[in-house]
Amino acid sequence: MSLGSSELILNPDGSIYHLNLLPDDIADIIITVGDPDRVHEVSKHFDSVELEKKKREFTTHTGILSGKRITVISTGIGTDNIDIVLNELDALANIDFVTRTINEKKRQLSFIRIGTSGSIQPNLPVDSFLLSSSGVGFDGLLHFYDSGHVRNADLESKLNDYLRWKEQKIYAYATDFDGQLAGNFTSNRIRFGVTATNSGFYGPQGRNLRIATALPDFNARLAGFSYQNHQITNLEMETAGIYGLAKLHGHRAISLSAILANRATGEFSKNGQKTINDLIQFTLEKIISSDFD
Ligand SMILES: O=P(O)(O)O[C@H]1O[C@H](CO)[C@@H](O)[C@H]1O
Ligand SMILES: O=c1cc[nH]c(=O)[nH]1
Repeated sequence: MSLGSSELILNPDGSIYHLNLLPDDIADIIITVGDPDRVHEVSKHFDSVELEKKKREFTTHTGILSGKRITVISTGIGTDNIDIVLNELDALANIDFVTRTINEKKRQLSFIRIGTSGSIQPNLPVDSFLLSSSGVGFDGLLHFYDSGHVRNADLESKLNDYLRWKEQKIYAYATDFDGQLAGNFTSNRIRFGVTATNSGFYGPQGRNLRIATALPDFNARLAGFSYQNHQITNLEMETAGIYGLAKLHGHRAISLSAILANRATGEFSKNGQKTINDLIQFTLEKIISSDFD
């Protein structure tokens, strides 16, 4: 079946609608970052850069690092953008743009997010690195997809039973990292944790500047939950959506965070840029020394 022009939307030059990319523009290893300026902070370490494209908040560089072809792309903020980025990257990998049909032979992408995040545990300090073993999404994205088979039903039901936030119409979904991909990124610098992905930075992360939040104990309730000895460690805005959409499309994903805020102690990093740059270097070194490509 051929995909119609309102569903698979291509620009006049044949590129995909929002990302402005052609199928050959992307590598199988894809680093996602939120901030468009962070794309250059990653690609400046490449030995060569073959492609630089940009549209809206989506900046893409593709190049070679130690013989491995890598794409780095900015997603902007939030899982509304993750929906666009993951669907369009999968289309670039697995749909024939000429016949508008799905390729028989599928290409599997490896997504590695390098993001920033706020800790909700006093013992997860600012400037530390975290790898999310699961994401719990409060943003609703996965509820729009037939996604039960890729979600972590046990974590999801235990968390929702514990929170009892149904009255607020808040029902979390849970998704997991790719354990095999994560195996390439272990180190004594890395903490593992469950990451809460929220639909905003202020109210949805329990911040209140001038307007009251509906759930005043939001972060403390999340921090008090534990599942198989794992706590909810940190808050950000993309991971649970990336994990869910990657799995639904048959791709692999992990999410690494530089912890910039500690909401439990009220601290914010004084060396945020250095911590992000250190996480970028750590990630690239792990990609170089791992056996996937
Ligand atoms: O630094 P990035 O990757 O954008 O990640 C975090 O920072 C943004 C909020 O400041 C959100 O996107 C959040 O997930
Ligand atoms: O507190 C924080 C810090 C970075 N990013 C977030 O989403 N929250």
